[in-house]
Amino acid sequence: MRPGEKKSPLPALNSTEALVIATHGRHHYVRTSEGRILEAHRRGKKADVVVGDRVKVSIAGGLAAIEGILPRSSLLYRSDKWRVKELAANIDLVAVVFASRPTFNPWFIWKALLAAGKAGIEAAAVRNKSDLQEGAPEANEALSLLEGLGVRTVSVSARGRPEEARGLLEPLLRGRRTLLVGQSGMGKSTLLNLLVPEARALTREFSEALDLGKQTTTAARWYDLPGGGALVDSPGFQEFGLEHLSLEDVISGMPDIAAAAARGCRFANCRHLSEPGCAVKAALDRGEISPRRYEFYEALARSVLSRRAYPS
Ligand SMILES: Nc1nc2c(ncn2[C@@H]2O[C@H](COP(=O)(O)OP(=O)(O)OP(=O)(O)O)[C@@H](O)[C@H]2O)c(=O)[nH]1
Ligand SMILES: [Zn+2]
Repeated sequence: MRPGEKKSPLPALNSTEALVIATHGRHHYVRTSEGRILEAHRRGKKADVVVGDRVKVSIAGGLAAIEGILPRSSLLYRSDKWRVKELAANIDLVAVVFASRPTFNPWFIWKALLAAGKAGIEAAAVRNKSDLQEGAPEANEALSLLEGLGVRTVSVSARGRPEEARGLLEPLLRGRRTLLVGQSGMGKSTLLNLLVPEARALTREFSEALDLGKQTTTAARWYDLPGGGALVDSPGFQEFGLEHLSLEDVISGMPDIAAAAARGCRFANCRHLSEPGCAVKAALDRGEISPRRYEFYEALARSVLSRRAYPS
């Protein structure tokens, strides 16, 4: 798969199959191949079903039992020191939303890119609130850095110029299953409501059905896009734990570091930290790598190395 190339659509569901369109803890909602929406429980009380999963179901008394999970085309997850948490399945684009205010954290964006890369999913960056002057230079700089890394970017004002935003986003999202991620306040819900007109009503319906009360943002949900494809909103992605990445994953997920490393360091097993004759450090000294990107690399690399029982 080359970046920009769209994956072929998943095969249609047959009569005993369904799509998981909402999850909240162990509560699930599925949509059957005929379009019925049903509450569903996982057989055997397993906690392995995530939004976007295509599942085998048996239906009795208006309730669905999830018997099994169909093979996934992708699986995104995060991990911390204690556990791995699967968050969304069958996604083919991760769209990271950021804005100048509230202040965004570039590490959040870069971690999202690494998590997507590890899962073999393409990533794009959506810079929102382009109408704001405050913090605009930093947001523009972040955007051009991302473009330099080969990431597809779009700059919009979801609230200020909604029609233009829709026009810019639709070609990127059409026909794709996109996971929206972003720090709080960047405008994810505004974008979702702009692109999926009935999102507000659906969200309310789910939270009533799941009895979520005010904590609507704790459930992961799937929304069909009017022009084909879907948007997935998952609050679980507020923090990207990357404990499942190896040093090789970190390097290969950072095109700027990987390109410099490919020129060859003095030591074949160079970790690009403090070894002499390091091509990455040389590129940093020449100003070819952003110091902030190197700082990010260094922090991740040190965290990977500190978890190894026997550093090599
Ligand atoms: N100026 C400006 N404000 C915007 C824009 N888009 C969204 N906002 C505002 O930013 C605030 C946060 O937007 P939300 O859509 O709720 O952000 P969110 O990312 O869903 O935030 P959480 O619900 O905390 O995850 C709201 O007050 C929006 O009206 C924009 O393009 N320009
Ligand atoms: Zn090196």
